[in-house]
Amino acid sequence: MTRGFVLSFVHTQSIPFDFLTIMPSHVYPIEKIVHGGFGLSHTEEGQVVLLEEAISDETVQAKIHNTTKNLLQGVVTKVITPSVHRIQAPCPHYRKCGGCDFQHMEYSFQLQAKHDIIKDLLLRSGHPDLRHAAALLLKPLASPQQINYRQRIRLQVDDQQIVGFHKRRSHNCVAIRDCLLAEPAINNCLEKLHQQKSFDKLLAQTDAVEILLNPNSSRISIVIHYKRKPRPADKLYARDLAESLSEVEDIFFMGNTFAVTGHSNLSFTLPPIASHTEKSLCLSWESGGFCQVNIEQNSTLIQTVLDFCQTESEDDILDLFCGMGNFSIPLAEKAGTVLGIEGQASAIRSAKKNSAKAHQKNTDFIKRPIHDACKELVQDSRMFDCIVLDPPRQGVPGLARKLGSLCRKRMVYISCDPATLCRDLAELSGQGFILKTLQPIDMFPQTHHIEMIVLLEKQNSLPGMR
Ligand SMILES: C[S@@+](CC[C@H](N)C(=O)[O-])C[C@H]1O[C@@H](n2cnc3c(N)ncnc32)[C@H](O)[C@@H]1O
Repeated sequence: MTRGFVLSFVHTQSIPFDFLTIMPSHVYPIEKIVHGGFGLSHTEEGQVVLLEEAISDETVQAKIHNTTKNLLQGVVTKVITPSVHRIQAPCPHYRKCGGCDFQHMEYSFQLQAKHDIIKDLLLRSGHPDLRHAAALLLKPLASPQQINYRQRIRLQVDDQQIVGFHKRRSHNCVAIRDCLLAEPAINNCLEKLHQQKSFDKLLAQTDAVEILLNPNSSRISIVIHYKRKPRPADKLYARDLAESLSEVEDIFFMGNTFAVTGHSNLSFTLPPIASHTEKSLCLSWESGGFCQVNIEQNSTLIQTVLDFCQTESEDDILDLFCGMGNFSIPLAEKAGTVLGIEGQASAIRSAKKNSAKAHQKNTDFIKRPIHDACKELVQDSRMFDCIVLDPPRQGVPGLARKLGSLCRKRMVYISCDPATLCRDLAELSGQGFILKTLQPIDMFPQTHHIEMIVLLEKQNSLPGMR
């Protein structure tokens, strides 16, 4: 399809009469879906066009909301030639709400799109080892649940005291009482919260409300992110809420200007992983701490990480960004030793408890910023057979050299941002790591977000040689 103009009728209310009858609208042929979930097109002048809600091979019209010299950004307003993979988005908040930007694609195509986005990043990286790795990219592992999979949601409260998710490119919220991605018990609780006067009373000082479902007890914890330290009256409203809603276990306040007012422990049970242990493991964490949101798919994540680690009974393992021990505890069932490092105190508390509950004697958990910890481990000439690395979105810029010194056999890198992952993989390949397998795993259906598990093997001869 050539690029050009078509004629389309427009709404009469908002357009001056001279423009009324017919107005030219640009048609964008979508070449592919790229990082961030955008449909890519080009103008005749060669500018890049990134469009929300577009699918590869479609032709669309769009509203452009941001223009720079080389880039136009916008959103589809009309699909001229729809993709066969386009479906009616299931959520009534689609388009208004800033989340769930892949809802208009059938699920199998969402997985294909995620695969293609990563492949595109690898091929365009300009790094020979990453281009080579595009051939090693596996198909994404589908999530068992495609909706209602989130064990927690965090709703924002805007200046108008609307409770919901941010609208696209806005700090205002679209009101949400039923989120497509949340577990049904969370949506039930949210609906009931809105019926409580005490909830209204708290909203004026509230920035955000987190609703967490405890997978093992099926009870709910609520964390209220408060603008100021809660006063006795605020605590009374919270207590009233907790007493009115039978499913609510606890309500806490959290804020930038004061310490958390309490916490509850949430937990899930990980079924036995045959290659590592015959026993189920119970993993707990504190409300306010990190846990993967898609608990069912987390089991597949853990299984894949364990498979990639290829642990032997004498192996020393370093788990960086270990959280509450999501990987450390199952790994310690088979490894010689596991050292977990993490920056959040509550996560380290939980990891220690989880290990003790599993009667493990071969673990150690340290609260420390990762870059500082790695520097100290290198100074102490420590080495590990396997390193597990699960950083936040920013990845680990500047850490490759230290990781090269610390690693003896292999590294398993779990990433939630394929762009920072590619940057880090390029650095790691200069430190003697060879890319072996790249496994996408879908932790976030209906969104463009991608989780990747990458196996790298350490070549102990000349760094950078394949
Ligand atoms: C993506 S989570 C992974 C947690 C864990 N591996 C899991 O699967 O549950 C990243 C973790 O890194 C921790 N973190 C973030 N930045 C850090 C830093 N600079 N130093 C140490 N820990 C950090 C966060 O507290 C969080 O627990």
